Amino acid sequence: MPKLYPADLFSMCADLPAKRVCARDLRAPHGVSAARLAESVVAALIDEVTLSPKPGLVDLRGSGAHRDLSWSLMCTSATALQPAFEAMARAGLSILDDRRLRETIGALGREGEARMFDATGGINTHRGAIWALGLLVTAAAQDLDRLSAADVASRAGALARLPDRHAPATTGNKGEAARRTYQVGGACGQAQAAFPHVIDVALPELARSRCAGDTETAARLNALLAIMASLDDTCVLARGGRDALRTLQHGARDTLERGGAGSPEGRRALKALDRRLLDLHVSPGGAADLLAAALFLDRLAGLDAEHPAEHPSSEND
Ligand SMILES: CC(C)(COP(=O)(O)OP(=O)(O)OC[C@H]1O[C@@H](n2cnc3c(N)ncnc32)[C@H](O[C@H]2O[C@H](COP(=O)(O)OP(=O)(O)OP(=O)(O)O)[C@@H](O)[C@H]2O)[C@@H]1O)[C@@H](O)C(=O)NCCC(=O)NCCS
Ligand SMILES: Nc1ncnc2[nH]cnc12
Repeated sequence: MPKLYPADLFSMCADLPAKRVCARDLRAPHGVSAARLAESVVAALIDEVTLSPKPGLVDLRGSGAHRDLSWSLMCTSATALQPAFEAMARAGLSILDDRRLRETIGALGREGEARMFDATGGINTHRGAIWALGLLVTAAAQDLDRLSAADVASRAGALARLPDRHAPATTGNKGEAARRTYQVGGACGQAQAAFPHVIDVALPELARSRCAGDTETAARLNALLAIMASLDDTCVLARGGRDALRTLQHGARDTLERGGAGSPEGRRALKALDRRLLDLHVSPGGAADLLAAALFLDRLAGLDAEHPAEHPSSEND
């Protein structure tokens, strides 16, 4: 594929069926545009990296188990990805044929990765996030009348299961090698199963923790710990193998059992887990991406409530 530049991300969608674009634009009462969806994705990515203290991960305190990442680099990367997410949302609003949509967002996702590397000087900040949130923002745009987390994740899962004729047969990435070595589903499996760690794990824990009166920070940390407690995170497997993954999962479960981030004992366990991950030099980047996905879907529920559909059945496209 020829090299593309940001403006091309938009023009790739220029040949989309005009009727569909108009029909979606008529839904202005929603106030939910492609730009608004992409802004919500970027906000979720910034919320994720800013959340502190996260075990092993980049946060406001520092670089976690990374030498080349920082909070400001992650924010630069998230902001640079806004046009890519907006182009994916435009594609979701406009392309009726699901196979064509899958291939279009595949190209936009690969182009988004290239933009990420341009913005970060070649450092991998958000590859997994482009994948997960790219699918979710597209799926959200596909049906603005059904923006519940479960509906959006289900549409994203269906897209992830479709073939993309232009995807390289092999990525050569560490996650791919870890999937083969350890026989786990990784980022692809998570998406194809419609994001179970977001829908059945993170969002219920976020709601439970908020209801229990935890602060928003503690509720988000607990949602992250809940993901870590059972995810086969290929970032952890690639750097530290099965033993490191067991340490992470056990430590996250133990922290939640001790009351989670909202309790003094839980906070002590969280600190101990952070120290263990730093000693092992492992970083649960996959869990961080899925927390960002949960925070995006949580924001979407807010957008939906702010702008309820006024003419839900008047569309006939
Ligand atoms: C399908 C793709 C995701 C490609 O996947 P692939 O198999 O090639 O593997 P990776 O790219 O290595 O892994 C995918 C990233 O997904 C995150 N992740 C890991 N485990 C899971 C999981 N169980 N569930 C969900 N997500 C998971 C993770 O991303 C985060 O970590 C990255 C930092 O990783 P790290 O290893 O620390 O850093 P590196 O620099 O790579 O190594 P070090 O030297 O420092 O150790 C960071 O990016 C986080 O986001 C995994 O890295 C997908 O990319 C693809 O096919 N794309 C094509 C385009 C497309 O079709 N798009 C569709 C619409 S967007
Ligand atoms: N906060 C974070 N730290 C390290 N890797 C990440 N990948 C996505 N978010 C991350």
